[in-house]
Amino acid sequence: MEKLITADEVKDVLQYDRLIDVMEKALVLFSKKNVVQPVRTVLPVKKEGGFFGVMPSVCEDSDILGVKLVTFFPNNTQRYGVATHNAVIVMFEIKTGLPKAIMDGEIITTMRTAAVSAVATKYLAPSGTRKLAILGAGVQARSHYHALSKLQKFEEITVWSRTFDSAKKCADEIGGVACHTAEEAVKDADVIVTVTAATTPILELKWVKPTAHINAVGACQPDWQEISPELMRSSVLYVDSKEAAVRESGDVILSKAEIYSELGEMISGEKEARRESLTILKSLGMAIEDSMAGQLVLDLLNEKSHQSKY
Ligand SMILES: NC(=O)c1ccc[n+]([C@@H]2O[C@H](COP(=O)([O-])OP(=O)(O)OC[C@H]3O[C@@H](n4cnc5c(N)ncnc54)[C@H](O)[C@@H]3O)[C@@H](O)[C@H]2O)c1
Ligand SMILES: O=C(O)[C@@H]1CCCCN1
Repeated sequence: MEKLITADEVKDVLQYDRLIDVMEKALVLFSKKNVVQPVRTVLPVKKEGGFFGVMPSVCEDSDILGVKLVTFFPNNTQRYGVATHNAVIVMFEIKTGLPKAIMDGEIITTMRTAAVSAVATKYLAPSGTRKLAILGAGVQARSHYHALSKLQKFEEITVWSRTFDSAKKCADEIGGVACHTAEEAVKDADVIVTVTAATTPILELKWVKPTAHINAVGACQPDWQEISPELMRSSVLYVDSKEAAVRESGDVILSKAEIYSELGEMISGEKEARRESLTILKSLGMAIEDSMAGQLVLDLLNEKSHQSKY
């Protein structure tokens, strides 16, 4: 094994511009069936109310063989003052199967999730987009602000969370305004991001603009919801993986909403980008996103070591 890569090293080289392009490529490769990737295995860790996920993927066309091991312990921040999502990614040589790197996966999880939402937003946000609303004020709230700001400068940004104090802290950091209710935050928003650990709906159809684009990023269990069933059924629904959405997403399963398209099918033009309709990306996170982001980190570290030689 050649490399052990820390969170600081990942943070140092990974930037959104390159990552957004790589995520777009990963989504297309997945939907064109060039990726071998089972729906992730999720083991409950009952005492702490947590989960342990195993996410392997292979893409021979892109020389990718990797796996992410990820834990999601929703009470971590409140109980222990540490992040709720933690991960490592292991990358192997496609030619020999030899391990080539083990790297921190927390930063990659944080950034690749927001980068995928940025890809969806690039295609699905209504023309003349000016307002971004973020529901939730944790790690993903911040990463989504940074990734989406690569697409455009929003004239108005609002943040709502369970407590006003946490919304205010996040809003102050990103130059937004904290709101006391989710309804107030999403009023007239063109792009909405839901990044909470909620298990029941926090966003209602009657609050949202008829052309809004929503990146629905939380609620990764079959009995968890973040979006009201009416809103799910009234929107044009995009997902990262159809196979995973009908197995893992409570928002999809409980509402019985019809899936219109995978993001990869839309990017490659097989399905329309319905920019002027009410659209939702139900994002669950895919193993190939992690493996391709992991390979990008290796490429960037390689580029950096060459730069420092000359
Ligand atoms: N789709 C993906 O690829 C992907 C990847 C990573 C994380 N996620 C999901 O995104 C969500 C946010 O992740 P994070 O890393 O920012 O977590 P975090 O723990 O940093 O933040 C969670 C936020 O949700 C708020 N919250 C918790 N319970 C709530 C409730 N009942 N109602 C409203 N708000 C509530 C918390 O106050 C906090 O602001 C989680 O559901 C996580 O599993 C999805
Ligand atoms: O794709 C991911 O990495 C995360 C793991 C935790 C649950 C939500 N999705």
